[in-house]
Amino acid sequence: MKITDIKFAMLRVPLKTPFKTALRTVEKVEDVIVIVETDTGHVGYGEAPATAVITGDTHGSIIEAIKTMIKPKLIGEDIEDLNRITHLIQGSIVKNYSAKAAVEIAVYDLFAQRYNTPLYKILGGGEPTISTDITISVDYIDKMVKDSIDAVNRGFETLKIKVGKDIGVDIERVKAIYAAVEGKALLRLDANQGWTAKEAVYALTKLEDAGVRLELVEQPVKGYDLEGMKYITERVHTPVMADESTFGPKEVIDLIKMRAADIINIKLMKTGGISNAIRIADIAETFDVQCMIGCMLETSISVAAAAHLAVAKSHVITKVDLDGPSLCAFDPVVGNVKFNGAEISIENTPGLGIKEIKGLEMLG
Ligand SMILES: C[C@H](N)C(=O)N[C@H](CCC(=O)O)C(=O)O
Ligand SMILES: [Mg+2]
Repeated sequence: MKITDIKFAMLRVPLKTPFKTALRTVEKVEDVIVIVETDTGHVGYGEAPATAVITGDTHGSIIEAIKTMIKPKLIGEDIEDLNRITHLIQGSIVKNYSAKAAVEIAVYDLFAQRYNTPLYKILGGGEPTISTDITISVDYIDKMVKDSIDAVNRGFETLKIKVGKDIGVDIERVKAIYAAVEGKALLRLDANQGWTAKEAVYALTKLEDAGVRLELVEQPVKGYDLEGMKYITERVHTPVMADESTFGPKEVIDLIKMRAADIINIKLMKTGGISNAIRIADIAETFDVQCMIGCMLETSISVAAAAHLAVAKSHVITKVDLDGPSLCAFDPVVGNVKFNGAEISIENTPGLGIKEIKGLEMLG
């Protein structure tokens, strides 16, 4: 099964409600879809969002990196040579992680199709059902409380509360949500780099002293501020998770050695795809550190790949933030991963099992 072409399309899906974080407000998913064709007629699909504020990637940079740097290296390569291909992808250009991720996802899809088995089985197998949290966008306190209660009523047992704005209001946001859903849902916070280290310690201590129990706090300070992450990790009881502070395996090793966080958020769009995500999970397991699998604003192509990985690595990927498809107004993809509220389940068809993507706009 040899790679003959790589084509591009756009997939646009409105969100149910605007997605608001400390970094940005977004109203629709607009992702680049990568279609890898082979001489046997098998097709692999990948996806990349343009999360410029986190990864630096734009639609233009994703397409250009694949077209000019990755694709020329892959044409004619045999899908059976998976490790060689992922090495070629990773070595084709520095950074550009979302572009690399999209191509790797399509290649892994094809590799699993080649062996006629679902991707998670090729990655090591596991119980093909996992449970995701849902994001509560940062907003007025009453709106966040209402959104949290609605999410609990829809069956979500873990809420990822976006904070990272005004510290005083953030404390009130979390207290109000906790009071509304206590005993019904676990709360994790994501400040998306919005606090300073001192603010984070102040806010988390206030919340801890008020009896608010949090599962974790994600990326309280700027991604580059590892000293700040360490400062917080040493001073609060709430476990600290690194998101924007860690992209690839080397950063994860550095962060773990520094003891700058307790948990790592693995996202395919930060790692450059599945091969490095596996490395990070293995590194974390070696150091006895737990991981979350996360996503950007992505549909059920790349989030499906992340779900397959989460199933296969569930002994170390113990937390799941794969709510991209649940945030979308509809699911345009018919594949083997089903997103049903909090439950994500995988059917027994080859690869990512993608049969149809509604509304694909092919690019020339
Ligand atoms: C969608 C997911 N639950 C999430 O919150 N991801 C964000 C980044 C998403 C974005 O801005 O596109 C995160 O974990 O920081
Ligand atoms: Mg985050």
